[in-house]
Amino acid sequence: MKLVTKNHRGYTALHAEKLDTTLTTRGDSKESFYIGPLTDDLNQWPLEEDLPSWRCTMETYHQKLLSAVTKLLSLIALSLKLEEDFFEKVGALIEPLAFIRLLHYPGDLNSSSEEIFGASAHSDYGMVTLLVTDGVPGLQICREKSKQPRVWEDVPSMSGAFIVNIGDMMEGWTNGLFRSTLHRVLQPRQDRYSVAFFTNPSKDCIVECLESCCTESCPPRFPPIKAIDYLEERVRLTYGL
Ligand SMILES: O=C(O)CCC(=O)C(=O)O
Ligand SMILES: [Fe+2]
Repeated sequence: MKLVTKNHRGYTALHAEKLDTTLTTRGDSKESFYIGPLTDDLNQWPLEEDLPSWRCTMETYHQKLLSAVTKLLSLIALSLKLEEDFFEKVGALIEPLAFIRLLHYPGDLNSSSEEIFGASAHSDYGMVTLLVTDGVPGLQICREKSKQPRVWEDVPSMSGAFIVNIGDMMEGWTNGLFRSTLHRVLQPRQDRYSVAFFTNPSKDCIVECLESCCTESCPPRFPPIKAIDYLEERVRLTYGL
């Protein structure tokens, strides 16, 4: 496969990653294609003659979703009694590490005795994720991620709407007030397609507990971290590197 992933862009094969790093089973049963920030030259594109207008469609989608997320982040800032351009001021949006991920979960895989997921349990790494699916069921969330046993609920698909997931770095900023959503995708019985748009802060942005989200009796639960360091560590674990 020529467009195999490089710099976290391009094709990732079936079973290449395992989002729940505690599982001992083989990797998640999905394949995907990543398209990252449009501001560098790292994306991998199929030839225009093979997929006419595809690059332009994806670039437009990337721009539109980034602008929607920017608005969403200003609403989140206002809800935290911060200035609406807070996330711009802390540098999160200078060159946000925003990725489109086109996902395919094959529906015709032989199910073996081991439990295989389309996407095993995880939370997304960044600020927020916008997700659209083709309506084939499979996505589940767990509301109380620290409680055992875990209780999983199906997420209904709503046509014309995005599913919005809070990511770990937003949880870090807000000291858990905005909790990152633990979610997973069951292996579907028919092909399932979805498109995720992950937004991570710019690489050098420091994510640290907001003053308004901690007190003496409720100290910061997560240490300050540079966005790129957190991201690279999570990617390393997911791909078993
Ligand atoms: O395909 C889905 O519905 C969810 C995908 C997902 O959670 C992910 O790729 O992080
Ligand atoms: Fe996810």
